Amino acid sequence: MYKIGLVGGTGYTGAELIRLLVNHPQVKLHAITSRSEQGIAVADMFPSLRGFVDLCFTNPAIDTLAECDLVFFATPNGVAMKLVPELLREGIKVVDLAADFRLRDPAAWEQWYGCPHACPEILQQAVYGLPEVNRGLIKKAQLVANPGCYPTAVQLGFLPLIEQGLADINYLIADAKSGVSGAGRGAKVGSLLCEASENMAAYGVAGHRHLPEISQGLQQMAKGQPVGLTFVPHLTPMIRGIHATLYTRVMNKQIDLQALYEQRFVDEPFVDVLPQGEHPHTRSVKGTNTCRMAVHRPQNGEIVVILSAIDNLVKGAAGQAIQNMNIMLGIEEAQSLLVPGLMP
Ligand SMILES: NC(=O)C1=CN([C@@H]2O[C@H](COP(=O)(O)OP(=O)(O)OC[C@H]3O[C@@H](n4cnc5c(N)ncnc54)[C@H](OP(=O)(O)O)[C@@H]3O)[C@@H](O)[C@H]2O)C=CC1
Ligand SMILES: CC(=O)N[C@@H](CCC(=O)OP(=O)(O)O)C(=O)O
Repeated sequence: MYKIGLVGGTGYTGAELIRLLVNHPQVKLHAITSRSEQGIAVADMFPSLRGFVDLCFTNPAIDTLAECDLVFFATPNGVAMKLVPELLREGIKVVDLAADFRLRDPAAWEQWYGCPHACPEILQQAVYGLPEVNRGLIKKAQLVANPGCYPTAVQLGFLPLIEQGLADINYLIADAKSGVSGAGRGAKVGSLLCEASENMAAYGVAGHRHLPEISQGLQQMAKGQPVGLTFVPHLTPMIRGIHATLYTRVMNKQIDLQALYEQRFVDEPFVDVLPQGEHPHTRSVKGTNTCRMAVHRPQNGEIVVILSAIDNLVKGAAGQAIQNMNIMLGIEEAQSLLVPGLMP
């Protein structure tokens, strides 16, 4: 049994990690931290976990975390980078659900996150945890940077086209919609029922911090060529889910896009390409680690439209983090993650 630590167990992604880990046969939660709820039983805070977890929240102390084989950070941006170097020195594996290790360039981190990086020397050893692209590197990694929710939906959607040099990479558009849980569990005016329900709005059009992360990933798929991406996130009145509508020009009009997408993902346990002409619903991936997508070419023209739907808390966060953990620990990749969606 591998011992697992979780820093940030009271947030939405932390709670989702616990939900998915309690029935995992090869790992055991050893420590779940919260600074504000120390001493409180995890199952008292989340009654849905009664009978599954008998731990109490503890302070995020290095000595307890250092007893673990692998530690998840489900903390706000900028927290993990202060604790991770010491854990790595102790030989512990780490999966960070925040953005601390996603951007390879420390100057880009400072520009988008507004503070200097605390351990720029570690950025190069971090592996970006998108298994469909970096599986081999994740297997050998000690530190994995779990992708953001929007970046997961957008990168997977563009992957087959860009990888094959079939997209006009100067003209990539990602119009993405998120549920409110994407903003975390902390109290915020924008997350209030009266503010977030029956309302929809774009935000961050001038520049969202996921823009450099997505661009970095797409550039890697394009074998280092810079890409021109327009990314527009929206907040929608749902609790969970991301729906990304992606547009680009296809460079070869003869290509069978449906076959391209099906073949690229045929061996991927968590990418489901729908039959031609269908549309993925966020409801169909709720509670699952699946990215469900469809590829369309309206009127057989040169513009391709890819639809990509995930659950922001699962494939967009906790589920993908566990997928990465399984790969890092040599456990079957889909262990404890192959579940059908919640209906309704
Ligand atoms: N929500 C989503 O859909 C997604 C979120 N993410 C990322 O995952 C991370 C967690 O997100 P989410 O669960 O939504 O966040 P929440 O705000 O819901 O929870 C944050 C957790 O971190 C703990 N925490 C806060 N500050 C510190 C600190 N300084 N030291 C230690 N623990 C701290 C909090 O507990 P306490 O304060 O009691 O210690 C709490 O348990 C974020 O970086 C987020 O950007 C990534 C993809 C999707
Ligand atoms: C709806 C909403 O507010 N979503 C968040 C993104 C959540 C996420 O994935 O953020 P990290 O990159 O920090 O991990 C946002 O736009 O800031």
